[in-house]
Amino acid sequence: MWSTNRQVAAGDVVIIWQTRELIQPLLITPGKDFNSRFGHYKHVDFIGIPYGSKVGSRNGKGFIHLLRPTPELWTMALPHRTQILYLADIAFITSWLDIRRGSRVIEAGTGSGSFSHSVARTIGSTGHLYSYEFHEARADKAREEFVRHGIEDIVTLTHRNVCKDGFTVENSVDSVFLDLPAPWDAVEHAKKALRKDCPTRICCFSPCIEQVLRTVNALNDAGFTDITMYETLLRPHEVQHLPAPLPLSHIIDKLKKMEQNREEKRLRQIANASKRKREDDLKGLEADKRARTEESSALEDNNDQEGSTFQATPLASANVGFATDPSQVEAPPAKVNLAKASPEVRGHTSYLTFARLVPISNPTAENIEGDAVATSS
Ligand SMILES: C[S@@+](CC[C@H](N)C(=O)[O-])C[C@H]1O[C@@H](n2cnc3c(N)ncnc32)[C@H](O)[C@@H]1O
Repeated sequence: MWSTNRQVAAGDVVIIWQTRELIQPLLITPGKDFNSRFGHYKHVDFIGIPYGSKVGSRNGKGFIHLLRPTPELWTMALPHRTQILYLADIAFITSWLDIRRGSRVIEAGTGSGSFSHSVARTIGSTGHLYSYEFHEARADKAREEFVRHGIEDIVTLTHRNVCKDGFTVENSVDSVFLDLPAPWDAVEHAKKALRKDCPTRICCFSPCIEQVLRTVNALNDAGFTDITMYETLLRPHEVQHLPAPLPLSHIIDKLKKMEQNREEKRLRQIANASKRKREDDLKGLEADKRARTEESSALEDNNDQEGSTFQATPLASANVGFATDPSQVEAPPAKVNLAKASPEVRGHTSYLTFARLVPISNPTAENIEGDAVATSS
């Protein structure tokens, strides 16, 4: 499937990544040019360059990346001829249908081949994908791409109307995927194509709930069980590089420090007030003393005055209980990566209706008439 070379070669299909929104495939053809708003390039310039490289334009207007195709990149880059399946749905369907290496799978219709490429990679050369498309030009284009991408031995593409004419295989596939406007018309045909020696699975992809209901009825009528519907929605997470939130020890330490500063300030104010008061008192006493000395006789003893001198209490050095030891506090990381979920949920493409077909062991006359409940294997 696709090139496995390490370097780009003539004839390779390369994915040209310009921006997240501008990704396109390019068939490397010497003699041709590639022009975009990110500059001017010649295909020959790409030959021999390792896949994954960033390449500058000839006219210095920008750069592009040359990527080796994968089914995921192909889904992002392919030319749309129809609506296509995207990665979230493809992954979910592949998982629920239990598609794996060696699986034999039916898909209808082929459309733009988005699902086909993923399935081809999953099942590998030991599996097989039977793909059906009733629009002839689309079928031809998809077939051409399957050959160019080297999956023509894994995928058989048939041009036909599966609702009318059914599938080309019987009792042989492990799973069926229907992406059609009227899947209910293909349910009986799908049942014929599924193998009967083990439980098998089906998925129908429909954009509206009325179509889901018709499909569910058809699946019930055909004897499918475990009918379940899912919708795949995307909730993007944006990763931001933000300052790390402080650990709790830092917050506690900061609060203690603030409390300590407040207390020290309060004590300083008290001490200053006391000092001012003491100075004022002393000044008053001095004045008193001088006055009395002047007024009274020289015999008067002033011992009493000295004994009543105000004794200020030194308060400034009072100890408050919040000691801070910086060595005990772990240093916070400067920045962390945080994922922020977008409140908007995007991605409704369709509803996925799944069901199982469980083989009937010991068929009875009742079973053959289609009324019996299938037994689990
Ligand atoms: C939405 S597209 C499929 C897209 C495809 N799953 C992908 O991922 O690219 C549906 C395709 O089914 C085809 N189609 C519709 N009715 C069909 C039928 N009865 N038999 C075969 N193909 C049919 C249409 O022509 C169209 O190309």
